[in-house]
Amino acid sequence: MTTLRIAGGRVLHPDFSVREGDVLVDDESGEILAVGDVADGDATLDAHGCLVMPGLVNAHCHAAMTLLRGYADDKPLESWLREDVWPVEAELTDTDIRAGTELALVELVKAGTTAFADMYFSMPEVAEAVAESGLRARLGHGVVGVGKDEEAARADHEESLDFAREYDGYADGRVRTIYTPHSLTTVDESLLREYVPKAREAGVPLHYHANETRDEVDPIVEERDERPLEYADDLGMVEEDDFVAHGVHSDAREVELLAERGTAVVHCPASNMKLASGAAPIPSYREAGVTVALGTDGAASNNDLDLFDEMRDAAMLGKHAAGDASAVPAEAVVEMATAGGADALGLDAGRIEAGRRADLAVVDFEAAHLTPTHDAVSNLAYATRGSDVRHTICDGEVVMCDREVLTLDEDAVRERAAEHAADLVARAE
Ligand SMILES: CSC[C@H]1O[C@@H](n2cnc3c(O)ncnc32)[C@H](O)[C@@H]1O
Ligand SMILES: [Zn+2]
Repeated sequence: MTTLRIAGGRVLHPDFSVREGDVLVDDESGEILAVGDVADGDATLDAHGCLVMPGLVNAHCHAAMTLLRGYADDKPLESWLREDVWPVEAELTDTDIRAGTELALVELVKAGTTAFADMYFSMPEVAEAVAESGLRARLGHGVVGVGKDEEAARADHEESLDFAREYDGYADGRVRTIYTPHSLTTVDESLLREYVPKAREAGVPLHYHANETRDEVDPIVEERDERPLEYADDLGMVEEDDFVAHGVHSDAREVELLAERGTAVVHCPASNMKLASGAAPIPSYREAGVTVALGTDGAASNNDLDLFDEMRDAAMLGKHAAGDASAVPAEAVVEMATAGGADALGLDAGRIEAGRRADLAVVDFEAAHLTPTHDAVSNLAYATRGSDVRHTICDGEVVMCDREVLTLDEDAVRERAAEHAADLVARAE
């Protein structure tokens, strides 16, 4: 066993108290060994002036959409997808997706994110990029039925399940998988009835977009006379370990259903504001006991992958929507970005305590915009930026040290992504 001591900082504990102390990590097993007054390590990572916090969890992303950052803005979801995003995505190649995913991974590491959930295409490429980066992920091949005949739609489901079965546990267990139908309106009911049980047999959780916009909810209610998540429940899609993205337009019955089933919701406040989708009822979810995580969604609807931004957005939007400054407080959004995300993705992480995975972010608090520190949790929720993260550690491995990404070549990744983005857009014209 070799150990790493993260020394000289203050530690954010699971009860949100902040105390001076070190964190001792086994960098072979990737486990936290001790917190507080710990033994010397074989190596030391300096954390003076810093706050050591759980690595952030981005629970809903389309990583390779970094290539489409700024490509199409200022439209609502439906026309944005149909007029801009899906036509250009039809031109994507495996190497484009690899380049865009690597760019996302650099961005995630640099902002202290240690785990993310991704729904996209060319997922073996995404899995390899994740393996290389040292991060942790829940990955799923996204299934969309729009514009496909039955044979092609069926092949899409098969690809999603094949990927999920083959890659679960990849990269020393850092990659886990999910079965990812895109949404309840873009995937055919009869194929969901056929393939959801197969995902259950394979023991793979489900992740899909749900109740994101009124335009998506209203036709389901009109056609079926039931709420979208009741329809999903009828299809067996609301189970423990599943997690849905957005949940903006859920009513009280749906909130209760998610709480009963133990299905988590991933709140994506920036995407919901940018596409003008609405404000998710976060206080209702939390009061009902639903696990709430945070996600950026893709970089094309955000337009970055900085979960510190997302925490701030979640708090601000929550207060604004409720007309109540005490709604969605600082502690709630820090919990969503750490323990909530880890729970949604089924990871033994998100809390700094012995025995948990050593997924950590070390945030430099010696900055003008973080001075003074009356309340470290307040600073994290309202004032910290991704660029304040000094070190990122995942599974006990230091993946960024003093802002240098150690697992990926940042400059090369940026150059390659910019080239792929330009070629992609030229092909789509
Ligand atoms: C089938 S892979 C994922 C698919 O989802 C698209 N997408 C990106 N952002 C959103 C969003 O906010 N709601 C619904 N779908 C979204 C992405 O472009 C891919 O086509
Ligand atoms: Zn999405």
